Amino acid sequence: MPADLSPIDKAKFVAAKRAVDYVETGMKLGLGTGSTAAWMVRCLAERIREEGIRVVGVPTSTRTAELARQLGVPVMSLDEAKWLDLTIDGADEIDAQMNLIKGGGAALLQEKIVATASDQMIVIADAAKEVGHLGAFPLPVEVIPFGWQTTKALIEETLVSMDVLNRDVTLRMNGAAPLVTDEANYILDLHLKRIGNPRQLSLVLNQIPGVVENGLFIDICDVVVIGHSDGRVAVRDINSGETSDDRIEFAPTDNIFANMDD
Ligand SMILES: O=C(CO)[C@H](O)[C@H](O)COP(=O)(O)O
Repeated sequence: MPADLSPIDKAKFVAAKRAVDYVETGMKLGLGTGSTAAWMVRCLAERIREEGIRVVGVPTSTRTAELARQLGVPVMSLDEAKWLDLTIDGADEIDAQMNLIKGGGAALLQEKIVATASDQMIVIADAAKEVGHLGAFPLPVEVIPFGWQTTKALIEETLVSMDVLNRDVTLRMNGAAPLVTDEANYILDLHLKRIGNPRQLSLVLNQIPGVVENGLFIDICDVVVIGHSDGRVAVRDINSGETSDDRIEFAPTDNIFANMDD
């Protein structure tokens, strides 16, 4: 492992490496988006190279599709794959019930469609992503550009009607222009600080015209894999109720870092 890898990247790497152990030959996989998911794609590429496992991935963003192709992970569209065995993705926040906030990387729409079309979703993250309550991380909501300011006002009104105390809503920017998602939409970030009832908020937001999808993932995640910078990995499975802790040793021969171009 290169000496200059940050503690946070070490944590993300070990979570990704453990999650890729769940992959079996012949599987159709959802490939998440973000820095932790990028480690997962690298670990998956290594298993394809070293062990010859045969898998196909459905990427959740153009970024992930590009990385998978560069590393030799076969990809197809969700329409070609139709249904997936397993999705592995990162998250911005994870609560005790394994509800998530996602969309920090602006890919929540494809991520939610792909995860929902999977038999199982594994979330990989560093320990800082585990929270008591969702909401400190701004909740991303994907909206269509047409009338986005009206949609924003409707979201604000809805938050008032739900007695939400902190309700700043900001348009996500990319420099001087609004950030545009892979689906040509905008992202509104809801700065709520604490979300009392994530399930209700998710349902209500998706009723507002102009809202395409929100970043709350409720009852979608099956397994959470939390990595630590010293190599410890904790796994929680919501279906079996099982938890396990172990440690990943870094082999000096690991050539996975050769693929890092960022
Ligand atoms: O939801 C996401 C992208 O839309 C990411 O999974 C989330 O933002 C976590 O990213 P990272 O692994 O870089 O911390």
